[in-house]
Amino acid sequence: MKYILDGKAMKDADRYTIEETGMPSLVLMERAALKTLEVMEQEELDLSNVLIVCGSGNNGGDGFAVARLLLQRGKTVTVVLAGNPDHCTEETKTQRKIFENCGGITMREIPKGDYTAIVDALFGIGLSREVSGHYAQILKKLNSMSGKKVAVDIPSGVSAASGEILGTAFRADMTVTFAYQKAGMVLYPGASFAGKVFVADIGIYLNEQVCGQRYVTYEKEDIERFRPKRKPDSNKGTYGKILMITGSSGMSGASYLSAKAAYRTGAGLVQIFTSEANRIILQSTLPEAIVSVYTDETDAALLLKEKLEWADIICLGCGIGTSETARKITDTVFGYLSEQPKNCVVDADGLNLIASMEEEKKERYLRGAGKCLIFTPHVKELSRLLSKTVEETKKNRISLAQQYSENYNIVLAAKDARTVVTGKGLFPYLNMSGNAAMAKAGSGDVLAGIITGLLALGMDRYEAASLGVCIHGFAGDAARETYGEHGVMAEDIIEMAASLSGEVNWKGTKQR
Ligand SMILES: NC(=O)C1=CN([C@@H]2O[C@H](COP(=O)(O)OP(=O)(O)OC[C@H]3O[C@@H](n4cnc5c(N)ncnc54)[C@H](O)[C@@H]3O)[C@@H](O)[C@H]2O)[C@@H](O)CC1
Ligand SMILES: [K+]
Repeated sequence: MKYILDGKAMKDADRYTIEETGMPSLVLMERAALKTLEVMEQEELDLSNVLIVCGSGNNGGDGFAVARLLLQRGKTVTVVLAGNPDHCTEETKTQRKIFENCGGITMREIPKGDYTAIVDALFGIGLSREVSGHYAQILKKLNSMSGKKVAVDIPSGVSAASGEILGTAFRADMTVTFAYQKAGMVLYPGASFAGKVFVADIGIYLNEQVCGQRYVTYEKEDIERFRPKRKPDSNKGTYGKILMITGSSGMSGASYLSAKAAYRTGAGLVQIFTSEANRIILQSTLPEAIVSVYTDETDAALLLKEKLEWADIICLGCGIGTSETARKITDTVFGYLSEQPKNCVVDADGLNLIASMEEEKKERYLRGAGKCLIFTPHVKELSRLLSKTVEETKKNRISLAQQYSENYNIVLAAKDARTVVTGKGLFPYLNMSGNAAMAKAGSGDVLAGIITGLLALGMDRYEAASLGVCIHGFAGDAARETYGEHGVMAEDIIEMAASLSGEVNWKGTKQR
């Protein structure tokens, strides 16, 4: 498990380390420079003729320190101070002086030439507004030059908080970032400007009461660490009775994928409640599942009540469509959960149907059932839940998801290239696994199934959603390795997720 910070939280960690623990700022800067150089050497960059562009803030100070270290190693270094020399921080002034005392020369304009490597030390986490004018010109020029591009701490022009490009940004091949990853180099589009990211420990640590935004993220090894172990004396009932209210006529695939994903994640018993049209196909493709059906003539809502009583955990929505029957089903489920809370994952049209309910009823349902719900909306579904435009939702996805969770106590997995999981009073989980090969029909059904399966293993809602998103992404990464960028199918993610979960390793042999 790791933390990811925005610029404000990182500044607070700097401040805490310097002011409260007494670690001198220049010591941190020296370590930052040494680590940057170490990574450049490790990555076998040609350092024979390096251009370093420094700003007047402490990011520029890091740049001067790297320049001096290169100089001391006998390399040719061209240093340009792009910021106003009078506005330099004390640390940057000191670093400039040391660099010049070692024989370095500080230029004010970028001299023409072919550089083997270009180091961006213009702005770091102190970037506070759009990059324009002289600075924008410099970044554009650097981007157009050949030579490997290295960003110090964060590519200049990328917002450390949101990953937005503030005007223009440095397009790095690699970024050496200090202490913690910044959200801006994880979230898009910033992530695609950062290149390969190296996190360097320079001795800055978080104060528990840190201000700003702090995210949690899981790495691959966390899957084994956090996923509950199976009890030796367990039976199928130990892992919950899952009711999956999924599929509709012509949409058996959503039922199949979500139920199979729940089983492969570890669920003991899965019952699918779906349209009569899906009975035969589901019984033949997934004989492990109990299949209960409604027909056009039966009252689906009435049948459903009995199933809801039976269930410990519910998953609603994958492939149910927005028919009148689906509407009645959704109404029944939310009505039931408001009275009798049972953990429930709501996905796809289940979300669209709750979003389209009449306000008073929706509010009553969300307030009544909020504490047992996990919603898994993509941006469009989230925009419907929030009654906002897709653009607005996309731009403020994380803060809107947080507000929604705070308001209703619902756990939200707000899906995107970087899915975020929010829960009331909790640090948001920011997911780093996954790739574009997963942008395929059925991938969301698989995620809903995995999260439901983790609930069945006894995880709480926020943990199940976070670990589920993490497993889903890593499984997608493994599937891409096997089937390539374009060839991944949703079902491959299920198989890979099962292997990831520790039952078998990548080659399919037993680990334990
Ligand atoms: N002692 C410390 O605090 C340490 C800081 N470190 C480095 O210092 C960086 C943070 O330093 P600072 O807080 O000084 O901030 P920056 O170096 O990121 O730059 C802030 C400066 O740029 C100006 N500025 C911001 N946005 C601008 C824009 N769009 N156009 C023109 N000027 C703009 C600000 O007014 C300020 O003068 C980190 O990213 C890291 O690289 C590291 O050396 C580790 C230790
Ligand atoms: K930078």
